[in-house]
Amino acid sequence: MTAQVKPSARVDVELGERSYPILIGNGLIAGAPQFLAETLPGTRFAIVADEAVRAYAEQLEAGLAGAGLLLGPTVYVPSGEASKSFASLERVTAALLDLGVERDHAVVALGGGVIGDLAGFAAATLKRGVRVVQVPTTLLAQVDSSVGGKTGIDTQHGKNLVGAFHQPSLVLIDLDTLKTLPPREFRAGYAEVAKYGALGDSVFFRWLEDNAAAIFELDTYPLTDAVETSVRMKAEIVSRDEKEAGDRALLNLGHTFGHAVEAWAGYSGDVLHGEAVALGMVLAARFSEAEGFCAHTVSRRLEDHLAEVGFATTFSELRQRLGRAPTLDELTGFMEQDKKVKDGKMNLVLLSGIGNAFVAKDVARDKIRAFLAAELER
Ligand SMILES: NC(=O)c1ccc[n+]([C@@H]2O[C@H](COP(=O)([O-])OP(=O)(O)OC[C@H]3O[C@@H](n4cnc5c(N)ncnc54)[C@H](O)[C@@H]3O)[C@@H](O)[C@H]2O)c1
Ligand SMILES: O=C(O)C(=O)C[C@@H](O)[C@H](O)[C@H](O)COP(=O)(O)O
Ligand SMILES: [Zn+2]
Repeated sequence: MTAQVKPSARVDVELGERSYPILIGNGLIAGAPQFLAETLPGTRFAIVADEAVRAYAEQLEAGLAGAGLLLGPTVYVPSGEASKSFASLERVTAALLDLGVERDHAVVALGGGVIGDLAGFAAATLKRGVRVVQVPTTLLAQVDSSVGGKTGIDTQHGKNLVGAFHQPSLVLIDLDTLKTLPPREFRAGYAEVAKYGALGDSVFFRWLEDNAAAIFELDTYPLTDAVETSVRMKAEIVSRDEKEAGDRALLNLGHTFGHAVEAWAGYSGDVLHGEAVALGMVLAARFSEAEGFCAHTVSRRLEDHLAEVGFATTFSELRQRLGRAPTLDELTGFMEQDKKVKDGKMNLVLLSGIGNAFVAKDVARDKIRAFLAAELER
């Protein structure tokens, strides 16, 4: 018998026959058997989980087993970005095949963005596609990676270079899981929350400036609100532009610079995705200012807010924290692999104001190099 649990909010991603609900609330893992059975009736589930969330995995496993919905023991994946690799994909795929996954079964991805991206990609390719349910347990995964269907792994050439669009059938956001998340990881997730304000909602950004301290304290009201507002914005953008033909690229604010920093750092945990995105957003804002697209007050405000919550916002701070920093050629080399490069032209998400991002097409490489050279000296 599973507990009756009610979500406090529901957001829908509208994609025709691939539409799905995102349920947000406290204690939702306890209600997972009910939500899964309602969303995918008659299906059985295989769990892929981060080793660090074993307690939640055991709870989920027991609930699904009790309801007769479990395929077999949880497939555990080592924590950290290094697991978004071909080797992990092979291991997870083999383990799912060992469990006897069939086309009509579904994979449950339980963990942060690493597990969501990896297990989501395994599901996308296994038997040419089985369904996936995302149960995100980091702030980053709750506000961003569990929604929208981008799945994939990293390669030596750069971030997320092998993957597929594979929308989940359900996203189950249990805010209680954030209680065990290390503070550094919580902050990394906050970068993507701030991103939504910066790219498309100045009122939300202002609210974040006023409420960040309470959000970091896991105060129920502002935390729930921050997650719900973020998810609503992402769901709305994805519903409009599932495969990034247009507006979805705005969700990449800070990522062209950020992914380059992350790839340079080598997926070792020295620079977390959110930390790289925070620095990347400041660089995008400062480049926007240098190019005359926005006033100094815009980049200053973004930098001040991200610095206030503890992010490194300059390469010199990165150098101080890590004892090393990328070279200009390393950064620009990784930037060439960005998926927004089209016909060899570099496209960047820039800001004309807080809450106003746009895609700048065919940005001259010499301008980017000159800007980054100065930033590396700053
Ligand atoms: N698909 C997308 O749209 C999308 C969007 C944003 C980011 N991403 C990807 O997401 C990844 C980053 O995700 P992340 O920040 O969640 O990192 P992550 O998955 O590595 O999780 C962060 C850390 O927290 C631990 N952890 C997870 N949940 C926990 C919990 N509840 N309690 C205690 N520890 C917990 C993990 O073991 C890990 O050490 C990157 O690979 C990034 O590229 C994808
Ligand atoms: O969902 C999206 O679209 C995003 O760009 C969200 C990003 O936060 C996320 O990091 C995404 O994985 C980046 O995708 P990529 O296509 O630049 O690899
Ligand atoms: Zn991101």
